[in-house]
Amino acid sequence: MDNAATAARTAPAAVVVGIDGPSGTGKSSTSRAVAAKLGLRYLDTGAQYRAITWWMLANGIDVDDPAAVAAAAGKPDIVSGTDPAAPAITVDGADASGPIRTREVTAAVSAVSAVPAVRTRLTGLQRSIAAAAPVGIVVEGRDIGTTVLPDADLKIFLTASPEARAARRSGELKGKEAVGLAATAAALAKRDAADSGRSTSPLAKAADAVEVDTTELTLEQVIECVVTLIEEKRGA
Ligand SMILES: Nc1ncnc2c1ncn2[C@@H]1O[C@H](COP(=O)(O)OP(=O)(O)OP(=O)(O)O)[C@@H](O)[C@H]1O
Ligand SMILES: Nc1ccn([C@@H]2O[C@H](COP(=O)(O)O)[C@@H](O)[C@H]2O)c(=O)n1
Repeated sequence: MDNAATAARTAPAAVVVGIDGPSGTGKSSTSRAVAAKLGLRYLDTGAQYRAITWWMLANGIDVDDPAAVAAAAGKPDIVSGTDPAAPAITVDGADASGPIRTREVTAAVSAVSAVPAVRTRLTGLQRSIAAAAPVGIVVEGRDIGTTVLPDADLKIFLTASPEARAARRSGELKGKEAVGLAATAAALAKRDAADSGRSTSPLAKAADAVEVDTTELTLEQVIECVVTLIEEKRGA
């Protein structure tokens, strides 16, 4: 048997995994860790929606005007890295990983991501990134299982109680800015309502997704659970 044939027999099959769920359920932390453990690529689609939102704000586009957002949707050049050890995102060649996490962007992102022209653009980008990952990829977002990758090998929908999600986010913000638990919970609920209520590919669980309630699980337990689901799928 030649080397290529041996490699084909021993390398694990490429696997495409979609992880969706509301804010603060642990999608990013889990997806990154799982991809790193299994040697897969990783794509944070939320970062792409944040990047286009940041560009709109920086360029004076009224994010509450869907026609203005749609007209500008094709302009920024958004490039996402897929290394789980160092997720990267650039807009027009500049590192955007810091600016996309501001409160201003978080407050505006649901309005921008509800515009169909924005979704069409980013869905195309996400599909081409996934198709270019021969080893397989973990893609996380809100509509991966329902719209972006409906043929994914495995779809997971993470949930957690609103209280657990708010507590996780408050813990994250401690020391950075004084945001109380109630305000954090209200902001999460507002964003989830907007993301679930939009007409184009809303946040939703795909019919064939495995739901994992992370409320009572540590992050390590969630990671282990997802790794097991992927290994089962690969073995099937
Ligand atoms: N099972 C868990 N137990 C405790 N903390 C967790 C758990 N999962 C994630 N976290 C923590 O909760 C915070 C939010 O997690 P993460 O950013 O992964 O969520 P997310 O679903 O990607 O959120 P968003 O959609 O808003 O980006 C992080 O600080 C993370 O370390
Ligand atoms: N597939 C996706 C992913 C994200 N969004 C929108 O982006 C926002 C930010 O996402 P984070 O995961 O970084 O918090 C999110 O609230 C959605 O509005 C999306 O629409 N589809």
